[in-house]
Amino acid sequence: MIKVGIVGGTGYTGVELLRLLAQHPQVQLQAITSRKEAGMPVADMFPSLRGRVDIAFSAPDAATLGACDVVFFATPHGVAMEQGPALLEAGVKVIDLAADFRLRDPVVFEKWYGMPHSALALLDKAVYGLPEVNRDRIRDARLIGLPGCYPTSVQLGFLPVLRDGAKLVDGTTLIADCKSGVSGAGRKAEVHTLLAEASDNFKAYGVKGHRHLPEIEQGLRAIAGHDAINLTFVPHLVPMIRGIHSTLYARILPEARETDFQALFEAAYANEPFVDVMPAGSHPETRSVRSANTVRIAVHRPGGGDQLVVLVVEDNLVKGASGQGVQCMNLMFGLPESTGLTMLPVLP
Ligand SMILES: NC(=O)C1=CN([C@@H]2O[C@H](COP(=O)(O)OP(=O)(O)OC[C@H]3O[C@@H](n4cnc5c(N)ncnc54)[C@H](OP(=O)(O)O)[C@@H]3O)[C@@H](O)[C@H]2O)C=CC1
Ligand SMILES: CC(=O)N[C@@H](CCC(=O)OP(=O)(O)O)C(=O)O
Repeated sequence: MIKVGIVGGTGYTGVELLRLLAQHPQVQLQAITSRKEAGMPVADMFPSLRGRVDIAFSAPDAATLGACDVVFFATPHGVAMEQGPALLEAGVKVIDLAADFRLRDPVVFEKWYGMPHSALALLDKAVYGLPEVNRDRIRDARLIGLPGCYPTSVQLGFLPVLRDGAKLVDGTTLIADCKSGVSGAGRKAEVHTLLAEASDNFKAYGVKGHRHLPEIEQGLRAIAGHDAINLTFVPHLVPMIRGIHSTLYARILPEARETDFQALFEAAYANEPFVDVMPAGSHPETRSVRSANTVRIAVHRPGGGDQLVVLVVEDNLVKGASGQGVQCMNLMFGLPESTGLTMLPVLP
């Protein structure tokens, strides 16, 4: 059994990790931390876990966490880079759900996250936890920086048309028009996620600049193998709880007009357990992936013209965070990639 610790068990990604790991056949939950709730049985806070998780929250303690095989950080940005290095030295593998190990350049990290990076020596060793791009490196990794929720959907949607320098679309005029449910903002109390603010309402935010923009551009440049990538990224908050819908736009290059994009996407993801390319003309719904680790993609070319439109749906808490973390853990421990992740979406 893999001994697992979770730092930050009371947030939405923390409890989603608990839901997934409590059902994982190869996992033993060893430590679940909360400084505020230390001593409280986990199932008292989350009755959904009664009878399945029988330990209490504990304060983050180096000795307890150091006895785990892997520790997930479901904490705000900046925590894993402080507490992760000692665990790595103790031989523990670390998977960070926050942004500490996503960006390669510490100057870019400081600009967008407002704090200097305190574990510079680890930046080269960290692997970006997107299995569809980095599967082999994840298998050998000891430190994973998991992608953000929007970046997972946008990178998987553009991957087939950009991979390995493909000359299919203009990479300098890409657009990602993305909508997220409010659980993406986390469990902490904030005015903009109050029921009376977020329900029956719809708005864009972060148009001037969102911290996921540099992460997505870094990822798309790595996928393309060149730097001629520019993205306009506009996130929106929609009145639902879980789910991201990303509508992606790319201009098809004149020399690629004859390309069968449906066939291209189907081939790119034919062997991917968690990416479903839907039949031509589909309109994927967020509820078709709710609580599952699946991303569904539909490829459109309105009027048969030069505009490619790719629709991507994802559950921000599963493939956008905790499920992707478990997928990486499976790879890191030599398990079949889908172990503990075969659940179907929940309807309605
Ligand atoms: N929500 C989403 O859809 C996604 C979130 N993420 C990222 O996942 C991370 C977790 O987000 P979310 O689940 O929303 O929860 P929160 O950001 O609300 O995290 C709260 C958890 O972290 C613990 N914590 C806070 N500060 C510290 C600290 N200094 N040391 C130890 N523990 C600490 C808290 O417990 P306590 O204070 O009691 O110790 C609590 O359990 C964030 O970085 C977020 O950006 C990534 C992808 C998607
Ligand atoms: C709806 C909403 O507020 N979403 C969050 C993104 C959630 C996410 O992926 O978080 P991290 O990159 O912080 O890990 C936001 O836009 O800030």
